[in-house]
Amino acid sequence: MAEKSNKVLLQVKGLKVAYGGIQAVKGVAFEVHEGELVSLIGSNGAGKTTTMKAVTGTLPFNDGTIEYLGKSIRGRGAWDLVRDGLVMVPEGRGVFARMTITENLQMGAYIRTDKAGIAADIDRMFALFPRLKERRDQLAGTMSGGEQQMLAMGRALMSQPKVLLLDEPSMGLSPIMVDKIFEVVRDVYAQGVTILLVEQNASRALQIADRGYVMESGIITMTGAGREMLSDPKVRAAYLGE
Ligand SMILES: Nc1ncnc2c1ncn2[C@@H]1O[C@H](COP(=O)(O)OP(=O)(O)OP(=O)(O)O)[C@@H](O)[C@H]1O
Repeated sequence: MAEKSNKVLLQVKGLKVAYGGIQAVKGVAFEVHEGELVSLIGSNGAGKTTTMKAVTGTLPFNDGTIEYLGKSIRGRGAWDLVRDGLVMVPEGRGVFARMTITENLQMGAYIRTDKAGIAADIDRMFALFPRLKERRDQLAGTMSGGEQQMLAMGRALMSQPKVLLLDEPSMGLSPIMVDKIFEVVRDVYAQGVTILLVEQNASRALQIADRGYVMESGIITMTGAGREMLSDPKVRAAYLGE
């Protein structure tokens, strides 16, 4: 599939990240264009989460460049990038367990001051995630893993992201919940949000992606259109169990 737009929102070149003496990311390059859904797949320990942390300003990087909206993110904190629309839903979700669903959604809008807009967006989240609406006054910590994933996505969307980074949203969920989460990712994408999706579920992630990247042992080893990669024998052998 052709790139959605010529406007590059996120550009990573020669990225290297180390933990102490161990190089986890060894020179990674990728880009995300406006309106695209890009999937980054790869097995355990490939360096996907490390890459996401560097991109969102939560982990320092040793070498390379990361540009968001045409400007280097080096030295910028994670909050500053969130304010500029670069928002991650981390692996493990991180909802505020002792707050209700509605309160969690309100927290997601903490950078905004438009009260009417925030209320309208909470309604929009309830339309997107009817399950959250049903349980709006329930404490987030008492919800199932899939419900918490929905809440984490809803909370991130409340900040009106330009680029939404999702780190393994399907991890640990039942097959039905995985279906639901991928459906929601598609809906959010259809609404025009640019998405970078990190997944071990390669088949599902490539099915919905405009483009994909495969990461192995800290480097990008393959890239292409999502559906073409799905039918690539090398991808099928390594990631789809064939
Ligand atoms: N805080 C840390 N300290 C030391 N090593 C780390 C740390 N976090 C990750 N690593 C190592 O860096 C490498 C890449 O890990 P990372 O979490 O980025 O992989 P991943 O592709 O996201 O894997 P997974 O799909 O299992 O989450 C792994 O070898 C991991 O053990």
